[in-house]
Amino acid sequence: MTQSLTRALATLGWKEGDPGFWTGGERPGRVSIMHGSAAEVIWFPGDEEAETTVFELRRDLNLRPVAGDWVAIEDGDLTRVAERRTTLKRPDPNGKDVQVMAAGIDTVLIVLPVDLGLNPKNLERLAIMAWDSGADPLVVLTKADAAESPEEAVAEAEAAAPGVPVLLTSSADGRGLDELRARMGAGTTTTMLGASGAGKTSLLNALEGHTEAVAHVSRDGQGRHTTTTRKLYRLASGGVLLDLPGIRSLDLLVDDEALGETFADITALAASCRFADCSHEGDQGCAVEAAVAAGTLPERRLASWRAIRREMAYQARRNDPAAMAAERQKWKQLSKSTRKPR
Ligand SMILES: Nc1nc2c(ncn2[C@@H]2O[C@H](COP(=O)(O)OP(=O)(O)OP(=O)(O)O)[C@@H](O)[C@H]2O)c(=O)[nH]1
Ligand SMILES: [Zn+2]
Repeated sequence: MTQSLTRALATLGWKEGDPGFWTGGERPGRVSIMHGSAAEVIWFPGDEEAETTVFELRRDLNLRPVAGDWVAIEDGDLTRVAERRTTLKRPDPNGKDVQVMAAGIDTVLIVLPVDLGLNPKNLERLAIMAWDSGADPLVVLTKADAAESPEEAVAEAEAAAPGVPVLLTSSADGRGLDELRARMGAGTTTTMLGASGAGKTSLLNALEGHTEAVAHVSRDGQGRHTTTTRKLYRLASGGVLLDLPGIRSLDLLVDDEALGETFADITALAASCRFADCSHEGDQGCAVEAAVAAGTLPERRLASWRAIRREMAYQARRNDPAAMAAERQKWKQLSKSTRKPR
């Protein structure tokens, strides 16, 4: 690879030392946004000038590309999607499949407003989604200028997501933005998770020093502005930001490992439970419940953990017809036994 191509690719989030996935006559590029069955790609026909082209997808493509995917272009065609390092996903609306929303992300910003106080439940759920993607989560608290007690919000965030760095920011007075820029340098790809109104667009504008909206906005049914397109921004700090639409449904699609990482405090306590498969719900010798009783673990933490466990179990069943059938059978048995005459 030539030096100028290495430099050019770095502006798309390419890291020096990453293996090249394109060969021979292929040229490298990155998907900035999908338009139905077409991919908008920023790519390098030569070694320096980037070009943006919309490619219709070939039927024999190895993978259906998503925003953030690295792709190879050859003879005016998108010919290959590179292997993915990280994938941000959620359950498909049909409940059966996984929908990959974006790929190749290094850092997931969990964007939460603190003007009205922190919502730790949202933080826990978004943190699980972030861990599950394979990327590193970073909590970005927004609207610190309008918060009554921003330090309290930081402490609450640190308690809700142990081991995840927490950054206090304000797009209005600029605090925290330099630290955030420092984490979004050349060779990094970042995305933001957060509800509509969390302050994502304002944050991006403030980071880039714009005053007008950089994201495409449109109005939803209530006349509010919502970000509706996915875009790949090349930041002044050198990195890339993939702007995904607000995560409105906080549906989970995660594994036990991601849950364990988000609830590191409970995971550590669980090692001392008498039974390895302790459900921390009235089991004998449960160290987690003992910690709640002793006041060393907030009760709300265990309640969140249980709620997320239940939802994971529900989604696992929904995606698995055999488990669904077994569950129905169990209920049938149960209703039979209660109807048994004495
Ligand atoms: N006081 C204060 N208000 C802010 C700050 N950042 C954003 N806001 C306000 O919060 C509201 C929502 O901000 P947006 O940046 O549009 O939120 P968003 O997350 O991009 O929302 P969607 O585009 O719907 O996903 C706007 O009215 C902003 O003016 C901040 O740092 N301080
Ligand atoms: Zn236990």
